[in-house]
Amino acid sequence: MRIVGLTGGIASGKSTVSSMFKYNQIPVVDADVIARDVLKKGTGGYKKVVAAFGPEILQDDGQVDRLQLGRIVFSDASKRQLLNRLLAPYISSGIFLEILKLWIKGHKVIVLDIPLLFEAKMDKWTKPIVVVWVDPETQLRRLMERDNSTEEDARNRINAQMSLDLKKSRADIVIDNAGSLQDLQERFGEVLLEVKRPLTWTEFWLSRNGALSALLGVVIGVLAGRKVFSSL
Ligand SMILES: CC(C)(COP(=O)(O)OP(=O)(O)OC[C@H]1O[C@@H](n2cnc3c(N)ncnc32)[C@H](O)[C@@H]1O)[C@@H](O)C(=O)NCCC(=O)NCCS
Ligand SMILES: Nc1ncnc2c1ncn2[C@@H]1O[C@H](COP(=O)(O)OP(=O)(O)OP(=O)(O)O)[C@@H](O)[C@H]1O
Repeated sequence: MRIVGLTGGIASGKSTVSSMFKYNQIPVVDADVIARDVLKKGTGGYKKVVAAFGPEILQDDGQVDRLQLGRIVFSDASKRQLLNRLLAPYISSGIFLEILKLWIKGHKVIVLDIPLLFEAKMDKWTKPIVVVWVDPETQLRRLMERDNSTEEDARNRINAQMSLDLKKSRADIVIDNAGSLQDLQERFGEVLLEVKRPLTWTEFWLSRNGALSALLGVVIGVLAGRKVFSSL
């Protein structure tokens, strides 16, 4: 089974690209949806978060007030790290379970849509890595429009993530989404072909095992070195 990593910055267009994969019968595991589930009232994640952040993050019905919790964690890096630490085990097991279900159903290609692919170090499990990129001005504008948020809130959210240019430099495939939806649709057509292409053995191993790749690199380096030296 191939797990395609779909990532990018907040409001760069991951969900829009996800819908295109789903429309083409490729199942998508959405980390944001799983992250929402593990914070629902009564779950293990909920109890840990309420114990750490206090009842002031709750609404009258006892559910977490996501807007309020978002304001807290997106303006304070240490609180954000605390929330990430508390939820990470629940989110990763949720992702694993969803992938397992799709594997049992016999799917050969699935997409993992996850904003924090690199930050959570899950990139080693996915190949190819598709990064949806936009320029900073477009990202800010789309985020403020979509969430009806202030510029300060939007900038805080953007700054809470690894820079989009850094993510772009670590991508196998970049989707530049600064243009229109029509442009995105056209680029997606090319990406779909690339994603469905069978992996070569080298790509397969490089994606699965960084340590093995490094070892292989050393072995090849040593052998090549010997050859060079023996010919001197
Ligand atoms: C802080 C919370 C309650 C805010 O909820 P809200 O409904 O306002 O936002 P939502 O969950 O829809 O996230 C929107 C976007 O924010 C960004 N984002 C979310 N969590 C984080 C984080 N911890 N660090 C950086 N960016 C994040 C992502 O790009 C995401 O797509 C929520 O985002 C949360 O529980 N985050 C921690 C869990 C997590 O890491 N989620 C990311 C999926 S791996
Ligand atoms: N090419 C485009 N042209 C115009 N609007 C777009 C384009 N691509 C996406 N959008 C809009 O930009 C907003 C952000 O897109 P989307 O929700 O897909 O981002 P995302 O990366 O999934 O965000 P998040 O990290 O918050 O989940 C949405 O309102 C979407 O409709």
